[in-house]
Amino acid sequence: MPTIRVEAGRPYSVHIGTDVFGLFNSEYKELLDSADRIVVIADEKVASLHLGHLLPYLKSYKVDVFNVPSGEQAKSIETFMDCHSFLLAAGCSRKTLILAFGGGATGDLAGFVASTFMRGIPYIQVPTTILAHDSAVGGKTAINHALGKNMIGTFYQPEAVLYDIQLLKTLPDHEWRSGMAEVIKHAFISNEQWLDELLAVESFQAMSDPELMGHLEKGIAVKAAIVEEDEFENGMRKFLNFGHTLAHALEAHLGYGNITHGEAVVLGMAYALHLSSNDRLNPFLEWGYHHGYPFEKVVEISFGELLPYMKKDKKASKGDLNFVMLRQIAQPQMEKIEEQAAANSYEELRLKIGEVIK
Ligand SMILES: O=C(O)C(=O)C[C@@H](O)[C@H](O)[C@H](O)COP(=O)(O)O
Repeated sequence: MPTIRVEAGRPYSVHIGTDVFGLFNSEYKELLDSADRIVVIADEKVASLHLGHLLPYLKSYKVDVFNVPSGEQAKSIETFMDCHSFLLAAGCSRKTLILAFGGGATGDLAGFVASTFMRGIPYIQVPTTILAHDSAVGGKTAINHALGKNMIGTFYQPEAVLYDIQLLKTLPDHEWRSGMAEVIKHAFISNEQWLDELLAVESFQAMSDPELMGHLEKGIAVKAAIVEEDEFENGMRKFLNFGHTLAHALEAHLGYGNITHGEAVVLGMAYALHLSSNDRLNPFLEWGYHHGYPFEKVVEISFGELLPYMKKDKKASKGDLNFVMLRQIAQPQMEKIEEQAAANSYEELRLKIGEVIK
């Protein structure tokens, strides 16, 4: 079974495969045995589809399941408080272990709950989406604020990541699009040959298991290497934010959950490529149209509507606009862009997209 070690703070492993839950009863038995109870914080939709697959592996333990709203709706202060209320009412302690069972949003929320309950209890990420190959690794936890995405959160590494790719089979189209966005982001910032392979993928769902697993493994390896170098995002970890400045602004402006994170990231990467005068923009737009990414949002939404959010981005300082630029594939760099230049580039991209949509 492919396993990637992440040496960030306390080292942990990311296991990818089709029979990973068996590890609860072998490699992670000691951890589970040491817990007074296990609380599964689960995306309600994922719970109805896949809890039956997970729970048999936990049958010798005291397990509670707490369902949270599906997707980005889970990353609210209300749901965060509901989780804490549940843990307190159930009599959880510092010896309780949390399992985050769902996509990126569930993992971000459950990780944040784990990092704050009684000042921190252990948790395991059990991602169920392609997008979560990214979010489950690296220890970023968060909930959203109306004024900005992931504005309230911590860095708090999981004990392990158990990624069962069998669970990906039931994902709807928009989840494939969302997840493959973060996969191609990892390729953009690290490896031109891999990027070409991804740009040639005709259908995400038609990928074979080994092909999909290969891409996920590569993405996780890129992420793990960066997180190991810069766990707390003082430098190169910012490169993982390629495309995210615009993406987070779109998500906040449209209302969380009204565009998937990865779909917004594709629009954001197109913008960053345009800002960087990168000649991969055209093939990337073609790839994006082919797979159905919602580029029309860029035409519908003005730069002025997104600007206040971009100025509050976590990479910004003193109200400057800072973007991860990609003048050369695999050579990301942070740059401050003047507001007028950013606005002009956005308008040019809108025109370019508008012509193709016509
Ligand atoms: O792990 C990171 O670092 C990333 O930036 C990964 C991003 O793809 C991910 O969407 C992350 O949640 C964004 O975090 P944020 O700190 O920019 O809110």
